[in-house]
Amino acid sequence: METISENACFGGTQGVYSHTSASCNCDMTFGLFLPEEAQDGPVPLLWFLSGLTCTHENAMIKAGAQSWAAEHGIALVFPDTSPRGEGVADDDAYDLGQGAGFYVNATQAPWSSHFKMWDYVTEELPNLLEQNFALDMKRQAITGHSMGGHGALTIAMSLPGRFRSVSAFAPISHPTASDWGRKQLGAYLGDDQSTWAAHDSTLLMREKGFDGPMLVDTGTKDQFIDLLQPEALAEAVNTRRQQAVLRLQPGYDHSYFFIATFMEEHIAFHADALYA
Ligand SMILES: N[C@@H](CCC(=O)N[C@@H](CSC=O)C(=O)NCC(=O)O)C(=O)O
Repeated sequence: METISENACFGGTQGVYSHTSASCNCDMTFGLFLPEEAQDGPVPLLWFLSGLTCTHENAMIKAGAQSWAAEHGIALVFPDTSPRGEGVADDDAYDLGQGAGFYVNATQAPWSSHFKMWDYVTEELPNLLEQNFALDMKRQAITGHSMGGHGALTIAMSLPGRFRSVSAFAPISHPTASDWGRKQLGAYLGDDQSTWAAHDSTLLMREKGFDGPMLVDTGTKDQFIDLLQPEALAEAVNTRRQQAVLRLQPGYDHSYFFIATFMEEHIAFHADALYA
């Protein structure tokens, strides 16, 4: 693992690190904020999965998360959203290929040789973090934005016991029924739509739900709201009687201004679960 940068931040350290990823078969970069408390022992960890076109950097510099994480003594990890590099397949469209990994393991050419973001985020990166930093991996929570909200919800529901709480900002909630989903799941997983269901939070909510608290915010003026389909997830939450708070925030759009506005509440929500 190589240290790219480390900066003092709200009493802790904001680091950026790169490493050779076996899952993605390329070098991967991630951001990690460690609060001051990490100097004395392992601290709980909150994952932030980012959306389309993002690298590890967008949320790290725009979400305003570090101050609230420092207040609660929680570490934050900001993974990249896809494999990258010259030898890695890409597409001209912003919503496929590099910057658009969709948190799945691709099985189809030309994507399958690098696009293993599910394995990267659920296995390889957690192991690397545990081995190299003062993190209490028994106390993890997960959140994300848009494509990353989709990743947070699907990963949390698929790995019972791993995360104590899940939240999302404007998640893609029903990708098997959305143009933000059908295109990517088809490209990465192929035409057999039965393989897509494991990556749809509305379908996972209908099937199994999440064994902990859930918080989801979406703005009423989100320019992508028809692609996100918050109403599909809400209906599934209702039917399952899942413990959840789903909010439509009046006037907010899809941007990081929206995320930064509600970050304090999301981190306090996760802190309640991580310190219970
Ligand atoms: N370029 C596209 C839209 C890209 C976009 O809005 N990306 C969002 C995530 S969308 C869902 O995953 C984002 O987080 N962008 C980075 C940022 O820093 O804002 C278009 O123009 O339509």
